[in-house]
Amino acid sequence: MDILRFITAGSVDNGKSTLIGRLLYDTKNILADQMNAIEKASKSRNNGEIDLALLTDGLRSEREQGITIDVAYKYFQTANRKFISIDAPGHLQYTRNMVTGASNADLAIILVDARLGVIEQTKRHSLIAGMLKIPYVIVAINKMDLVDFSEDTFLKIAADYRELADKLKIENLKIIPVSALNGDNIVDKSPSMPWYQGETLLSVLETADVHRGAAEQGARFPVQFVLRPQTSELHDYRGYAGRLISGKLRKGDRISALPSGSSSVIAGIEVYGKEVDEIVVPQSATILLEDDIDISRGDILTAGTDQPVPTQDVKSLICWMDDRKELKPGNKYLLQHGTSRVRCSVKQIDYRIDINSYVQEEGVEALRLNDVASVLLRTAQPIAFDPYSHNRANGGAILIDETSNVTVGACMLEEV
Ligand SMILES: Nc1nc2c(ncn2[C@@H]2O[C@H](COP(=O)(O)OP(=O)(O)OP(=O)(O)O)[C@@H](O)[C@H]2O)c(=O)[nH]1
Repeated sequence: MDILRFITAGSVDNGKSTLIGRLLYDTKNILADQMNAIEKASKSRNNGEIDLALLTDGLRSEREQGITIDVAYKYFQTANRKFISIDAPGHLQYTRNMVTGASNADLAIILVDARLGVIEQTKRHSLIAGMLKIPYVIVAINKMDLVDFSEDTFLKIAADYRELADKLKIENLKIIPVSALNGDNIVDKSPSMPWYQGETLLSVLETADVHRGAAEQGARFPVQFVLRPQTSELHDYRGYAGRLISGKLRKGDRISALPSGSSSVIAGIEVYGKEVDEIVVPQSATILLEDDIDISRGDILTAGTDQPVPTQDVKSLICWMDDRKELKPGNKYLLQHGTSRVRCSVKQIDYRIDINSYVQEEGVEALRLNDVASVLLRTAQPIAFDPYSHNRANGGAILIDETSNVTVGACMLEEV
């Protein structure tokens, strides 16, 4: 069954936890013992009314103690699809978690409080969703019960949002009026909003076509390990293990190994020890080649006509995620792209994007937490990437602080 990964984003208290709880509850994905625990906890805290946000609260308390995770995952399924929900906390300083969670999301649900409409945080999350090219965006206008299920309020917010979406070139967009608390338009159509003729949230989640194109792109296979058994009968065996991040590979295909550019032909493909003729994204496999060429971890096997040209000059949109240190020209980092890690230095900051107007500001000297900017990097070795706008999987990268080993930036690479 096909899997949809979606992220929920919105300001504090917009109702993300309640919305996910409602989805799980109405799709019967809550186990009986979980339900008992929630009922008990609700009784003591909420005058007996069931508080669906408690479903994700276990994860939240961990987060408040600052011990485990900053992005929480939940798994559920319906008859039509499996889902992985990625919860990014709404506080401003957590924008970076949205970036981390969203970089491989198929769809984003952006929550808007019907009483507040489009606010700065909505704009920030939408900018990131647009930048990360999340294929599909649902704007859930929540707490409709608190604005008397007013159609006018909905239309006004929807019009404001559409203006934003046009600027950000968000293409697949659905705007849905909901009440997460009561379950209106989440799984079932709302009897309180007969004026809304569109789909429910679950129906969009089940049918959104988000996988288009990934298999039609050029093949990209970052090498994770080189397998070279020491036994004498396998002494010629040399396999390259990894995961195909875009396109297809077939036995007999001519491939290039980048960044060196050496070329060979696929002699065999193994998946879990069995020979297969073809793999498609996102399968993991071991590739065998006809020629013994020099390939190591971090290299990428590519096929197809539109090949990346390895380069050391890299332009990138960066979302800066370090709350302690600024990004400045001259600073050095590690750039992790696929399975390769190379040193790089910051050449210059071209411009920063203003969150409210989306205007490009020039002459910026440093980036602070949550800044989004276009930056020029110079890497110590060439890397073979595709522009993020053509290939999300091979166009994304992260910046790592060498001394602390912390991820400090999310990068969307562009051609210089
Ligand atoms: N009236 C009404 N209240 C809602 C609705 N959805 C959520 N709430 C309430 O809003 C409050 C915040 O909801 P949460 O689900 O905890 O919000 P959140 O976005 O997950 O909050 P953070 O995780 O802290 O960012 C709770 O008191 C909910 O009961 C709704 O549709 N209608």
